[in-house]
Amino acid sequence: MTVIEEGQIQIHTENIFPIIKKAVYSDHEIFLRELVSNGVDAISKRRMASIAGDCEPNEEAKIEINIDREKSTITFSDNGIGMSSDEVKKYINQVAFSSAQEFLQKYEKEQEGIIGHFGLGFYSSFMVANKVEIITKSAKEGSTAVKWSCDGSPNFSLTEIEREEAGTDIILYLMQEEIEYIEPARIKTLIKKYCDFMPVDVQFSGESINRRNPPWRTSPQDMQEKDYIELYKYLYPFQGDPLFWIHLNTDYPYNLQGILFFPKISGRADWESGEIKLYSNHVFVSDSVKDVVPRFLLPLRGVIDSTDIPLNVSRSALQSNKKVRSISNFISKKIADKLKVIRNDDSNFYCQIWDSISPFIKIGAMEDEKFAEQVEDLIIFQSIKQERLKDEETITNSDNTVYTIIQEYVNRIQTEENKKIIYCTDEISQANALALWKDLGKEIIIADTVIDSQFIPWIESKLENISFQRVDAEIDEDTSDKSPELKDIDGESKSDILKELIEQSLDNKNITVQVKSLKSNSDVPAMILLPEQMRRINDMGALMDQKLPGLPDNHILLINKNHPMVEGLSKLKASSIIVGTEGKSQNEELIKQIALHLYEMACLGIGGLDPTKNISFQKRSAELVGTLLGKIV
Ligand SMILES: Nc1ncnc2c1ncn2[C@@H]1O[C@H](COP(=O)(O)OP(=O)(O)OP(=O)(O)O)[C@@H](O)[C@H]1O
Repeated sequence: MTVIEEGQIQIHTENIFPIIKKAVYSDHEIFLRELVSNGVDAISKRRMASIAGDCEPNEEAKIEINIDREKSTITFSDNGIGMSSDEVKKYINQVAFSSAQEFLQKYEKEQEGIIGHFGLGFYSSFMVANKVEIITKSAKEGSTAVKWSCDGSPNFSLTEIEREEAGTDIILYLMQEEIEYIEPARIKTLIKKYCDFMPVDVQFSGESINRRNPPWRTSPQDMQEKDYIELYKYLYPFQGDPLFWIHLNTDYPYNLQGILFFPKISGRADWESGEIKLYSNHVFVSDSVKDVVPRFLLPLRGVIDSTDIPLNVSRSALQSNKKVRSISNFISKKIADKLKVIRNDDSNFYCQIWDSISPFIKIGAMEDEKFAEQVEDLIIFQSIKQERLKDEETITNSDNTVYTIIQEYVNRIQTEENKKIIYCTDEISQANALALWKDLGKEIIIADTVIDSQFIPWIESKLENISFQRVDAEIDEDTSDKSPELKDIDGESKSDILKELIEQSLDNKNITVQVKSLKSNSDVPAMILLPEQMRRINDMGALMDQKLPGLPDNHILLINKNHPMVEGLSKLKASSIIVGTEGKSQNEELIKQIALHLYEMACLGIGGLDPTKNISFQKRSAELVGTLLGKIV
């Protein structure tokens, strides 16, 4: 193979310059963040250099922003290290050349956070300005000041100029279409947004705007509860108090500081982009930490500040990598640890906050196996049982509500033949079925959060030989009286007759009629049962359509043979048939109406009557009472 030529790729400044100006950063407003960050870096560098005796320290470090409406200029002034003409040539005239690396190597001992490192930020000023001037004087002794000027073409001029103090002024001549940035309110908002926690005083027209001192950089030992709450309210006004928080502070294997708050979740939580604010070296970077924290923690709030999160040139977009993944694992672990502490130290408080935190934990466990192991003993369910459970197996909060973890429930049913965990997802619509299990002395857990429709099958898949059954799925042998029934001369029992007559009255093949004598809870004449697997499929379908699950077409109508109303119905059937004027038995019609009434009452009990059925139910009830009263009179 003949090598024709080897060499260096050429870049034509005229072509690449517009790309750097416009395309590297997506959002024009970030020019302010970049220029203030450069000022902060210059001030940090002056501090480091002065400690090493290489220059005079500044009196009082500050960055000032001023506007001149007539000239349409914004000026950023800092009293940092400044630049000599050689440094301007080196770091400004050479695009993508940052001094950060060199500087930190030189002052290795005093190394501290330098924001810039790509050598591009300054050029973001050309997104809003058609001309930029730099007036700068190096803080090193004997330096002369220089003025650099560029009109947005690749041509610049560099001249000597008079200037007393060391430091830098960057003057932006705003383009007509970017004139909004001259408005004081706009500038102040941008300072608050990007520079609020920067370590240097940022002033606009002489007024200090930023808050500085980020509390997450303070040692947790020096922070009090009120400091955390104050920060939360500052970052998220009008949101009430947080439930609790974790203070993240680590240097190894990556540098990360932050405070994450568990908010009181009311209504819909933000599971999409989240509200945690991402900072890099005190500089606000993004409102979305989607790629840094695991999805299940997105509804958390607070701040993550890390120089080790690899941001691309525009800072806002993250490059997902191994480090980010391990940061994400670190955060999950810290949260699990904090929850363990609360669970052990203040179980009453743990029970109180459980409703708010359970969606995070359940989703987290389903999505992340490692997290699932960490929170295994932290997932609790309210437990209902007539007889008091042992204290060491449960947690009881101050209002005597008992909670259990699933493993303890499993341990308690080990000796039972049918190892079933009975659960209830709605204490109102499942009240009758729930009462039946309660009367039997069975332990029932309450799984009434939206996520439970997915979480219950998930835990079930993790347990061996244990199944979950909703209270209204089926009525066990234990709940009904199995004493043999007397049959009539045709060999039919009372149950068979009732079943037949109700089936005929309902005339709906999707409804399976079961007749049983319930041992307890004889207040209920009929109940709707939804077999477990069929109901789960129905629930999943509703979830996918983002609807609330309705009554599935196929369901069971359980008739309680012991109930006086059902007994009355049997008697009515057995009584002599009186044929009315239309040649139809009056009682036959009445039986049909009572059977339908029984069914609709059962539907009403589970909240399953749609508006039309609800009206016809009321109409039928009134008619029925009227007919029956008519019979008495
Ligand atoms: N206000 C300033 N005072 C002193 N030096 C400055 C100032 N602004 C820029 N510089 C010098 O110019 C260099 C290039 O600045 P630029 O903003 O383009 O990149 P950076 O800050 O190094 O990196 P990044 O692109 O990540 O912001 C800086 O490294 C610094 O040496």
